[in-house]
Amino acid sequence: MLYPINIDISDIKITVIGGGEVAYRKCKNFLAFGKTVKVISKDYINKFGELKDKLEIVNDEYKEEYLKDSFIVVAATNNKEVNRKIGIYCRENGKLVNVVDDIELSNFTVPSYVKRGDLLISISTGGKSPSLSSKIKKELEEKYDDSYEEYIDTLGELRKEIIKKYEDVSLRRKKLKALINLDLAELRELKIEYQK
Ligand SMILES: C[C@@]1(CC(=O)O)c2cc3[nH]c(cc4nc(cc5[nH]c(cc(n2)[C@H]1CCC(=O)O)[C@@](C)(CC(=O)O)[C@@H]5CCC(=O)O)C(CC(=O)O)=C4CCC(=O)O)c(CCC(=O)O)c3CC(=O)O
Ligand SMILES: NC(=O)C1=CN([C@@H]2O[C@H](COP(=O)(O)OP(=O)(O)OC[C@H]3O[C@@H](n4cnc5c(N)ncnc54)[C@H](O)[C@@H]3O)[C@@H](O)[C@H]2O)C=CC1
Repeated sequence: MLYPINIDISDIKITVIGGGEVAYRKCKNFLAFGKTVKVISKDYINKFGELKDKLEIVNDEYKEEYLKDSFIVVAATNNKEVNRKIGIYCRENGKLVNVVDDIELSNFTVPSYVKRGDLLISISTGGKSPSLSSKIKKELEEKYDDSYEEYIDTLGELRKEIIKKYEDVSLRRKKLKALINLDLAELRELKIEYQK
């Protein structure tokens, strides 16, 4: 069973092993969250060229020493034995590891997600169907479109104003709960009211 958790990775060292399609997807994912990573592989698919200035690329095969200072590790080679060695080493050394061909050995997996500013919806099937995760993501992307970025920011700003203004906790909760029944235009108006 997998426990959902949102991690601040800004101070965490991350290493991805492998230079194929899957390693590329995992690297792009970290970059999308503003995080550079170290990548270890002897061969890289051409697409890595686009990312070469953003990543720390090591041209070598996997060696344990490359993981010493990393807390998050992704084992994404096409060699099951190598992936397994990485998984075991990380688990024995208190690291978070995603072994892309072995969910049992992984102590975390990467969910599919929809991100609209600070709204983050993650989808996981416990490894039973990554394709279904991807399909659900596409459905949610339509329902929660780009306008949600401003919607969430405005909710956040109004929440702060309400907490500042109302000391009575039950009234405060009522006001906070009522916010989500307003659309973006109504929230914008309310924000102006509070700023007066
Ligand atoms: C357990 C997990 C571990 C992990 O990697 O974290 C895992 C494992 C495996 N995936 C495999 C195959 C595919 N994976 C994808 C796609 C994604 N896979 C992702 C996550 C996960 N994949 C984790 C569980 C997630 C969950 O619980 O749902 C996503 C969500 C996130 C990401 O990787 O970035 C991303 C969608 C991104 C998006 O669209 O948002 C596609 C479809 C495609 O490429 O379009 C296929 C081919 C079709 C199919 O098989 O369904 C195989 C078989 C390899 C083989 O054939 O041998 C294994 C190994 C195994 O099953 O053992
Ligand atoms: N989790 C997921 O979402 C998915 C997982 N998979 C699994 O992921 C594995 C990798 O898939 P692809 O990236 O498509 O494979 P690929 O064949 O495109 O790339 C494999 C990469 O691993 C590197 N590699 C091999 N041995 C190495 C070593 N000792 N040290 C460092 N790097 C090494 C190779 O140089 C190559 O760059 C597959 O075997 C498959 O089982 C496949 C699809 C999706």
